[in-house]
Amino acid sequence: MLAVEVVDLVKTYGRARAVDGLSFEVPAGKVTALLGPNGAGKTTTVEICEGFRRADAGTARVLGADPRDPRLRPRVGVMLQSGGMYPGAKADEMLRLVAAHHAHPLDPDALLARVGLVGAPARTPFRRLSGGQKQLLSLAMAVVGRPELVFLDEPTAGLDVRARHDTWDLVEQLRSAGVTVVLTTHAMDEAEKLADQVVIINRGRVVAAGAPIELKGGGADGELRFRAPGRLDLGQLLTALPVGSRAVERAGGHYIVSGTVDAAFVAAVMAWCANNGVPATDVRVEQRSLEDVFVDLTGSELTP
Ligand SMILES: Nc1ncnc2c1ncn2[C@@H]1O[C@H](COP(=O)(O)OP(=O)(O)OP(=O)(O)O)[C@@H](O)[C@H]1O
Repeated sequence: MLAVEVVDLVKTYGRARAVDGLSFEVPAGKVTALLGPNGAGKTTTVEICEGFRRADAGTARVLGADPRDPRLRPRVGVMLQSGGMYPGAKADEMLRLVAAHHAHPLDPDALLARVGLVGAPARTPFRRLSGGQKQLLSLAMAVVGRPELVFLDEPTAGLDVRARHDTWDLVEQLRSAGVTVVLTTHAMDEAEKLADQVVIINRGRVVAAGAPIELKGGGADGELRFRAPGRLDLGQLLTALPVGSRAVERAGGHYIVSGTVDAAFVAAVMAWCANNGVPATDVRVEQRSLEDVFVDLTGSELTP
């Protein structure tokens, strides 16, 4: 079951192609992260899926319907990067107002407490809330109607550590309740922690998609590095390691052995060195991160 299906989407602003033939699928009941640097086209894509913008070409289907179909409104929750608020309304009034438009809303007070907007912030006019508090209120407004699908545009940008973790907890709870979540982020740890599926976007195109573990190369997600004098027989080393392992020598006697780097892998490399009289030094293990994947795919850093 697909909650969102985007095929060959194109959106041009003047001469710039913000979205340039972008396709991806969002499975129902899962958390999908659209990950990419500033200006990659994430917000534009999400706003087309939310029905706020029209694509120049390609299609987006949301819960089987056109994103502009008004019947989707009660079924889809939207957290915008900004806007959509009455500046003078208090946080709790805003949330109650949105809740009143839904048949079976969550309890607004309990939800405010869950996102940490209790006491004075709940009674503060929207325009006087801090940036982080505004975001937490937007998040609450996106989920108060018990939607089937939620779009969260950079839900944790600018939040402090506590609010960030509260937001992550809320996303986990949504997933447990069977809600489909699509979020945009340029935070690697966020995508890695929350997402069942990550869609990496760069310059308006999908450059890779899959579960974080798949993107990082399945099980082969680590490197063991060490230094040793002389030229080692790496072919012989590989015979001591699981099939699929790789080993390279870099200048200055640096060796990189990659594969499923678990305790047995490290033990096998060290045992081979000991048995062959190789005095390995500077031994360290590094896990391949989503950032490594991104740099490999695009040749540029994800963090601006
Ligand atoms: N209304 C607009 N008019 C002109 N250009 C726009 C408009 N909206 C977005 N763009 C441009 O389209 C490109 C993609 O923007 P978009 O906001 O979709 O990226 P993003 O991946 O969400 O970035 P960020 O992480 O910074 O929010 C950017 O170069 C942006 O400047």
